[in-house]
Amino acid sequence: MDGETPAIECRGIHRSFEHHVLFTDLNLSLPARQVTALVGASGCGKSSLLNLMNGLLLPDQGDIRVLGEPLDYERLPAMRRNMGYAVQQIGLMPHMTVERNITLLATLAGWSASACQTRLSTLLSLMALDPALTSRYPHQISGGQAQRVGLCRAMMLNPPILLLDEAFSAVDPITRVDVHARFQDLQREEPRTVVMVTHDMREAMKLADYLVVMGPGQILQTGAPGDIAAAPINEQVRQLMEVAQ
Ligand SMILES: Nc1ncnc2c1ncn2[C@@H]1O[C@H](COP(=O)(O)OP(=O)(O)OP(=O)(O)O)[C@@H](O)[C@H]1O
Repeated sequence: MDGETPAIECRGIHRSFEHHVLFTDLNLSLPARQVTALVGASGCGKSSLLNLMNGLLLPDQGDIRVLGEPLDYERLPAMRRNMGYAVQQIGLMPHMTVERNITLLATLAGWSASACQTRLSTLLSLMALDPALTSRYPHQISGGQAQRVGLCRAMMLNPPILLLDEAFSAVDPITRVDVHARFQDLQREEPRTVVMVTHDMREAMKLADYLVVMGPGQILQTGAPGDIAAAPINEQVRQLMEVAQ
């Protein structure tokens, strides 16, 4: 990483659950305006780490800094305006139309109707979603469409940071190729800090500028995907990288 302030920093993080210790002195710095992928075997702590970054999970010890500032747990809603979050489980409001789900935060933030509409159509096009879907309710669209609606919602306010937890997983393979390409175009046009958790090593290798390879409760290796593939530090990392070939 270059000398600029990391977008997200975790320092000396300890976190236990009732019956086990997950993180002991975890340290990590993520580059600004780049795509970071958190990868590793199931249960190693990828989602927990993402949830520590967005304040959904509190550390027992240690600090988390976002854009150079310590996470302020008293002001999480305000902080989340800087941090879009999209998860596999989607969590759309069932009694609101697709349009309302996507534009709600912008309306609450005082955006004009025309500004909402302009951003909405940009995002629908980005996510290859038919504008006719906007008047439907979440139960009237497919799982893959709902996941892309969740991504539109996370990006509505144009946040400098986007956290994605398996956010493309329900999108069918052909649409996924299209959505990945549009996502890469957007990243070139409006570079933002993206942290994505994915099980799909090919997706990670394709989209990520920076890879964080995790083992159970620990960071095994970080760096550019090509560098890690060329020089994995141990057998566990080598095997994981092999899956992406
Ligand atoms: N709220 C919780 N209470 C107790 N244990 C938890 C809780 N959340 C996570 N864990 C445990 O912490 C470990 C890490 O879970 P986490 O979901 O972060 O892993 P993951 O790498 O994202 O897994 P997956 O790839 O399967 O989604 C697991 O052993 C999980 O059971």
